[in-house]
Amino acid sequence: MLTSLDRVPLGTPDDLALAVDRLAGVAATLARRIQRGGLDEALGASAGTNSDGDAQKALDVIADDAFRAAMAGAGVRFYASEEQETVVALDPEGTLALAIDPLDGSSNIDTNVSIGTIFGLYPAAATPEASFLRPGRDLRAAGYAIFGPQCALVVSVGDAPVKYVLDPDTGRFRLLGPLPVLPPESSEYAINASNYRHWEAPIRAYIDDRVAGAEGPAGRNFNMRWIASLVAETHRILTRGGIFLYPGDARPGYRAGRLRLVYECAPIAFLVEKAGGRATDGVDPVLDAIPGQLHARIPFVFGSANKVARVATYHDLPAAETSALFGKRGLFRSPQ
Ligand SMILES: O=P(O)(O)OC[C@H]1O[C@](O)(COP(=O)(O)O)[C@@H](O)[C@@H]1O
Ligand SMILES: [Mg+2]
Ligand SMILES: [Mg+2]
Repeated sequence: MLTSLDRVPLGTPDDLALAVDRLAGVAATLARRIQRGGLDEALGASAGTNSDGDAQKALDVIADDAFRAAMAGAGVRFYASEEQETVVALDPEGTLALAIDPLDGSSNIDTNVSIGTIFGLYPAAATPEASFLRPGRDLRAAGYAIFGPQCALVVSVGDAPVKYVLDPDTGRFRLLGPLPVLPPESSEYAINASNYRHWEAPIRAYIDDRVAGAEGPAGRNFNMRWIASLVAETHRILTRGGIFLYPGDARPGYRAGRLRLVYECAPIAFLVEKAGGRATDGVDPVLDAIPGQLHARIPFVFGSANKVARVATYHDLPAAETSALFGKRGLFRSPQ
């Protein structure tokens, strides 16, 4: 019986329905706690560092504890969290392996900007390694909760992602229906441009051409967004199109970018592909990447299909074309 969702998409297998309903229950509880942020507790207070060396906030730890506790008895055999060094074994009979970023966008907790939770559900294999160190194409379901002006839940159990909104009066999520198909084109891009000097030539050239707008090879103007919450950027892109880039760069520790393959990129890539978009590491599909370890990172480019494909073409350009010394209007750079 569902307790936190009003219904699940037709044909959803029972084990997925139970797990997603439990995840939704925790999201509803967190949403209430976040709405009271600052009244009872300091959710953005520093809480040390996780095993990967990332600074943890109080809410990172609260969310991780809540999801781990709730997934016991929900058919989940293995729990792999951004906040845990190793995989936690839960129900030995469970059919699912849950990968989760319990709280995404933690730098925004105190600024009252949207934050979220990202999750992916794999079929459980015999070992944690076999359950998680595999391509994202093996996912049976993925989704995110976004704690914004509304609390929404977006989930795909293999079909087009559907959107729920939390009804604050009942404390349950109501299914609103499938998200629109992601438009293949868009004029909006999202990247942390303060890292420009650290990027490799193809990403610099791509962004140079967006910034040049109507005076550059694209021949038209673009708009830029950067929220610093992957969930919020994803929700905007799934709602109206656009492209997101977190490439690898030359800073120490950022060779493969910042975002984690297992907890962040694979689930988002799954949703984006199911919505008709594309998700790559700049060139190759993220869903084909096999993580070398649980906390592996990967450069991440996703969104409107044609835009993501265009980024890949910049990686094929001759070096002279992407060099900073080359003239603004390139010979080979593609229009649009
Ligand atoms: O501060 P930066 O380098 O722009 O990075 C922002 C990115 O980092 C993240 O906050 C990482 O996620 P966590 O908050 O779960 O560590 C993403 O949500 C966001 O896209
Ligand atoms: Mg995150
Ligand atoms: Mg996180």
